[in-house]
Amino acid sequence: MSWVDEVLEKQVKERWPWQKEFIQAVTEFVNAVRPVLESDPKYKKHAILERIIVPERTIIFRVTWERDNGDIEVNYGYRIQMNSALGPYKGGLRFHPTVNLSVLKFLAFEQIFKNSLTGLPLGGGKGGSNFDPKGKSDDEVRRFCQAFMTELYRHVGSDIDVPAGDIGVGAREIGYLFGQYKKIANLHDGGVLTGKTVGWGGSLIRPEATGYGCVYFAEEMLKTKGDSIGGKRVLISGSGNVAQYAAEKVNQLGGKVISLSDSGGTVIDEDGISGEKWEYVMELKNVKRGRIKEYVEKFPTAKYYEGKRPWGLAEAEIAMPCATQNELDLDDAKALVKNGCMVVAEGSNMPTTLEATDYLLENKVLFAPGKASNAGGVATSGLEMSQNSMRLFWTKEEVDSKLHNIMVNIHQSCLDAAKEFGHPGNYVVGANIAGFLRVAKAMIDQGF
Ligand SMILES: NC(=O)C1=CN([C@@H]2O[C@H](COP(=O)(O)OP(=O)(O)OC[C@H]3O[C@@H](n4cnc5c(N)ncnc54)[C@H](O)[C@@H]3O)[C@@H](O)[C@H]2O)C=CC1
Ligand SMILES: O=C(O)CCC(=O)C(=O)O
Repeated sequence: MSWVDEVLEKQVKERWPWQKEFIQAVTEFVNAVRPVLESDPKYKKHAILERIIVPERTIIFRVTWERDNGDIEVNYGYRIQMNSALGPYKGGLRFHPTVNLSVLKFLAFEQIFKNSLTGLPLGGGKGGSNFDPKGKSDDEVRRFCQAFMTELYRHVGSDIDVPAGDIGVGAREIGYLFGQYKKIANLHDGGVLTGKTVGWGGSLIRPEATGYGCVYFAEEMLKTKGDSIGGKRVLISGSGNVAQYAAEKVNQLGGKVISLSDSGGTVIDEDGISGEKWEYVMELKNVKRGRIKEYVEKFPTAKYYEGKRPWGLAEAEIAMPCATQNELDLDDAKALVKNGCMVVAEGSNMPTTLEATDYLLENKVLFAPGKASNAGGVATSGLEMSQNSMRLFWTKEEVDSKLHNIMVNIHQSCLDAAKEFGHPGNYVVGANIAGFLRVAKAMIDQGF
């Protein structure tokens, strides 16, 4: 067994057998960067692989808060400070009942390489709680956020660790978290969180950035084949922040959005989800906080499929998973290929299983791993941090053009690295290697 496999087997799989998502993320990474690790003895000498898979710090804490009816609830809070070689820890907070150490470690691990790919000075981190915001009142969410920050505040700061949103954490939660930080730290540290509301430190285009960035990346992939998104049918999963703005950008570029979904099921609208239909989804999800199945009550020509994912429900040239991890498995990949899919661009983190990824690659689908194609969100968080430090604001056009440039550069870095290491056109290999090289160099430069 090579030393690389020994690390994967002994220090990841045998040590953390229950951490399935973390094992999956490290396995994808190790398989992609193996040629780099094995070709230069410095990586073994400096124990880069052994170090990069262990968080620099893991913080786990109790979050106690009160329901509207006076009941006391207890949740787990976490922050994984994974790697600070390139800058302060940076990555979102996820509030969802499925949150545990495995999920957050995989997300924090992905974040290291994603943040590296942006070219910005950002380390990798992730955090969150098993708190479920679904069905909670605004007051309950506020009390939870205040209780969460009452512990987290001692571990974050604009030059230490800068959380942002993820599943279940949007502008409302970031506002409550920021308010509590400011109060108990007695410090208006404008850059302690990103994803803030525009008007008190937030950046224009941050809400749009992950979805827009993912579509910009897909457009770059299509360009390599002399093609574009215009006129293409696009299946999108999810109906939250990333899905909403991926859908908007697809529409702006002349594509047709055929589906949106949530954990209850999928809506298929053969006429396309744009204009007033897209506006309806924005109101439904961001204001009413309703379920996607309500869409078909308003637009009865669309169909709702309870408990189904979008992938086998309609033909499409492009698929953009934008909901959660492992939401596209081997059967889904087969259905996509059968139905003529030529591009899969991941908006969510690790939505495609390892088997499904292999199948898509074998079938010559242009496949963009999330650490490259969804990096626009954290990149624009980086731009928000720059604006906060300079105490000024860039226009929408300025931020969007910087975001676009960053996505074009990430796309090119992936292509270059894939070609250099013998896998031309393989964005999984390219993204992992390009992301890894910058972090590994910083780790070696900084000693251990
Ligand atoms: N918000 C951001 O800037 C970034 C988010 N991401 C990733 O994008 C994905 C979506 O995040 P957001 O849109 O921010 O969250 P969100 O909370 O706004 O939306 C999440 C969406 O996923 C759906 N969903 C959640 N669990 C599901 C399940 N088990 N089955 C089916 N659908 C499910 C929800 O119903 C919702 O439509 C996540 O994987 C997140 O890590 C990645 C990069 C940046
Ligand atoms: O903007 C950020 O810092 C977080 C984005 C994020 O959580 C992600 O890239 O998965």
